[in-house]
Amino acid sequence: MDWGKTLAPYKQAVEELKVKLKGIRAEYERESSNSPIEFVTGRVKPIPSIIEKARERQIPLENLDTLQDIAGIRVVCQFVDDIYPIVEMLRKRNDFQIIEEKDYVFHKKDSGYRSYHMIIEYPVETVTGRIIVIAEVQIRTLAMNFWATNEHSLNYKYEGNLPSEVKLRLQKAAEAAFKLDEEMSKIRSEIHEAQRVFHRKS
Ligand SMILES: Nc1nc2c(ncn2[C@@H]2O[C@H](COP(=O)(O)OP(=O)(O)OP(=O)(O)O)[C@@H](O)[C@H]2O)c(=O)[nH]1
Ligand SMILES: Nc1ncnc2c1ncn2[C@@H]1O[C@H](COP(=O)(O)OP(=O)(O)OP(=O)(O)O)[C@@H](O)[C@H]1O
Repeated sequence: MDWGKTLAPYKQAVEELKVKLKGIRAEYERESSNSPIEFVTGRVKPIPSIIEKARERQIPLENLDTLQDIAGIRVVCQFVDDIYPIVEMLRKRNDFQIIEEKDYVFHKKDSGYRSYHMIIEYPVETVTGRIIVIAEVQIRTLAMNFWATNEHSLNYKYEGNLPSEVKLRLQKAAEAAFKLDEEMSKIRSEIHEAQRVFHRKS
């Protein structure tokens, strides 16, 4: 298997999407208005993780294009109220096609996980023509990201079999992250005002 060749279009898609979404943040900054986007990250799924997922789902390595998260983009925002405007903005774009949306913000997962997911078909131009790459866009708040990052590390450590005590603590932490998001939403306009003043001064 030539991983370099197989993953090249995914890498291209991740790089292009990162530039485009970071550009939106820069646009807000230039206008000195509050950006709904705090930061953007992206990654091509690590090869061992691709192999493991394909094995679990009994997907032959020739059919990797059925995995939806090989190309992954993450848009992190300050407030829950920023998530849906970002979703709306992405729906209006015509440089990709949205094929699925999953609202784990409104319907959190049993683990406590919250995020808004979009699965998109993104066209990548190559020397031999256009390739449609499937990519996953996760949109979440800083608090949701903090929780998910830590939960992901623990899942990795315990190989997916979290001890019940750890699971319980994570559920409590998810509840606390939810409350933090709620509290921050209540003082959102004050925080925005403070950030605008800070932006003007700097
Ligand atoms: N940390 C964390 N991340 C999650 C959790 N659930 C989903 N995710 C993230 O969201 C991605 C897609 O999850 P789902 O929307 O559930 O997709 P799926 O194909 O049904 O399930 P996966 O096998 O997890 O990809 C995962 O690959 C993770 O990056 C969770 O409970 N904890
Ligand atoms: N859409 C995404 N955008 C940016 N980073 C991501 C995205 N999805 C996962 N990551 C990050 O990529 C790294 C590798 O994650 P990996 O794909 O192995 O795990 P996972 O997303 O939980 O997948 P799986 O569904 O296979 O368990 C982790 O740090 C994870 O947080």
